[in-house]
Amino acid sequence: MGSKPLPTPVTPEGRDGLAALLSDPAHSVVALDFDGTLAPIVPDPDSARAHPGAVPALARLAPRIASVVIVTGRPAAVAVRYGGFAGVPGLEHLVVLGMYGAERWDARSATVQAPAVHPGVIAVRAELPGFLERIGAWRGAWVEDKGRAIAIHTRRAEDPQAAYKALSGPLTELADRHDLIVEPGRFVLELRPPGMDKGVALAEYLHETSAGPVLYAGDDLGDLPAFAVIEKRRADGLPGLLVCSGSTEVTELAARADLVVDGPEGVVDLLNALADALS
Ligand SMILES: O=P(O)(O)OC[C@H]1O[C@H](O[C@H]2O[C@H](CO)[C@@H](O)[C@H](O)[C@H]2O)[C@H](O)[C@@H](O)[C@@H]1O
Repeated sequence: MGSKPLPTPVTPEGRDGLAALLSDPAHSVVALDFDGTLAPIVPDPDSARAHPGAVPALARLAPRIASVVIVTGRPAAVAVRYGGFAGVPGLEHLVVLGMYGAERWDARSATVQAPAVHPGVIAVRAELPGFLERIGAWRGAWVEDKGRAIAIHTRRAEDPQAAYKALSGPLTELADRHDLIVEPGRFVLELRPPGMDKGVALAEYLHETSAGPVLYAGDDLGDLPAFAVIEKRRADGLPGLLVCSGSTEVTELAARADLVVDGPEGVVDLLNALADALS
């Protein structure tokens, strides 16, 4: 297919993880984040779409392994729509764990399972406009109402970093008052219910599918709990490979990854190289 060669992980654990995935694809799971990993980061969250090579690469790889799962902070239905994941030959068994695992979309049923909206989210929705007005730190910030959570973005603020810092304390106070937590991300602070994160979601999925080797790829702070799950599995003798979709905005993942690739383009290259190696 003319893909780029399979890169070599820089750590021994990563090399073992990759070797295990290649030698036991029937039990291997590939888990990926959406924004920043499969979809390039763009200023307007509503304009984010999967990299044009992402779905074809996933559709090549998925039939060669046990399963592919997307683990995202997006509402599951939004990730499916922006990703173009529905009705794709090869992705008939795809699962999308949305809202940090609170929602689940299954390609087989094409339906979303989700819990009731947390009352704190309803209260924050009502209070937020006046709250932002009062603290005066909102200019240029943009509110994304995600249904089961509310995200405040600063990427398009005049000074994104300063706006992020100015909003962090007050939004944490607001979240505390309504029994919510603040999920920090790339120029975004999200107020959402506690009790679920990408680590819990991934661990439950891997248990449910009796997964063997696992590759996890992510780019943002919300992916760190999923990284921790792979690290814990490795400590227990289960192979895994940690991939960072590299950016200059977040450095924490690169420091813990076995392999850093060049953003979504690099992730697509990696998926194609894996599909080639398993052909
Ligand atoms: O878990 P993910 O799939 O990585 O989703 C995390 C958040 O991604 C989105 O925000 C990020 O991407 C936007 C579009 O590229 C960008 O403008 C923003 O600065 C990023 O933080 C999304 O809007 C959030 O709802 C997700 O939780």
